[in-house]
Amino acid sequence: MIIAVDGPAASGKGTLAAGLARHYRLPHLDTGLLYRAVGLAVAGHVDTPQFEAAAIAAARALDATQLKDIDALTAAETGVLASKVAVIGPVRQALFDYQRAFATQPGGAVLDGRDTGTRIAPDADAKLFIQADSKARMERRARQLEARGLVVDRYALYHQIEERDARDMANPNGGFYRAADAHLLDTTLLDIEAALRAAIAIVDRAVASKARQTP
Ligand SMILES: Nc1ncnc2c1ncn2[C@@H]1O[C@H](COP(=O)(O)OP(=O)(O)OP(=O)(O)O)[C@@H](O)[C@H]1O
Ligand SMILES: Nc1ccn([C@@H]2O[C@H](COP(=O)(O)O)[C@@H](O)[C@H]2O)c(=O)n1
Repeated sequence: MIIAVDGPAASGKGTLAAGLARHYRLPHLDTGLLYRAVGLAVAGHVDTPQFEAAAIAAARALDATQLKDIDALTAAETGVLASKVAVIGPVRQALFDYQRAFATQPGGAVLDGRDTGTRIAPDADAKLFIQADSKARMERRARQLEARGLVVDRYALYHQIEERDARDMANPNGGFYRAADAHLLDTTLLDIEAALRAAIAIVDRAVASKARQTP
């Protein structure tokens, strides 16, 4: 079974994807980490003429050891770098094969990201699009960063999230929209447990409905 979980920044898609992976005993890939690792690798080239070529080379050379420094990868600034490399077509192409292989491994997988239901696994058995309003997303991200001992400027963080969403939505190479067959789950008013219960119910229904349609 393939489950694709899409949605904007800090909507909670990673948390839900990890919960679904535990529930269904499937491996999980946070696809944003790949873009974040490429962004980190080329941080020194931002705003230089070498940026694009360096990002393409970094995406082609990416290996699993670069996905380990979770604090650096999940920093807010790394999210901004990730969204800058994510607009480069050959970067997306270089990361596609890794994600597609993960999605189609025997036994299935859960993937979360911006384009998993639209581009990486359009054939997923269940697709969720996680939404939450911008203020709730900012507050969740702020608490996540504060839990690490960081001082957060909520006003700046709110604008950073909005800016990243805008860049992602305008990405011509993206696919950052809700797939026609994705189930919308708005978690603005749901805590993590309630959101996970709702997500499991959606997946169970999607899988049962697919089984009924399969002769
Ligand atoms: N329903 C929820 N209620 C409250 N907090 C939540 C909820 N879902 C997730 N969170 C918290 O919000 C923060 C962001 O969640 P998460 O990392 O899952 O989002 P994301 O969409 O994967 O973010 P991004 O892709 O931008 O990294 C985490 O600290 C998580 O524990
Ligand atoms: N499938 C994906 C996943 C991510 N991106 C880009 O990376 C940025 C960071 O992603 P997070 O999910 O970790 O917040 C995101 O803003 C996108 O620009 C992507 O393009 N495709």
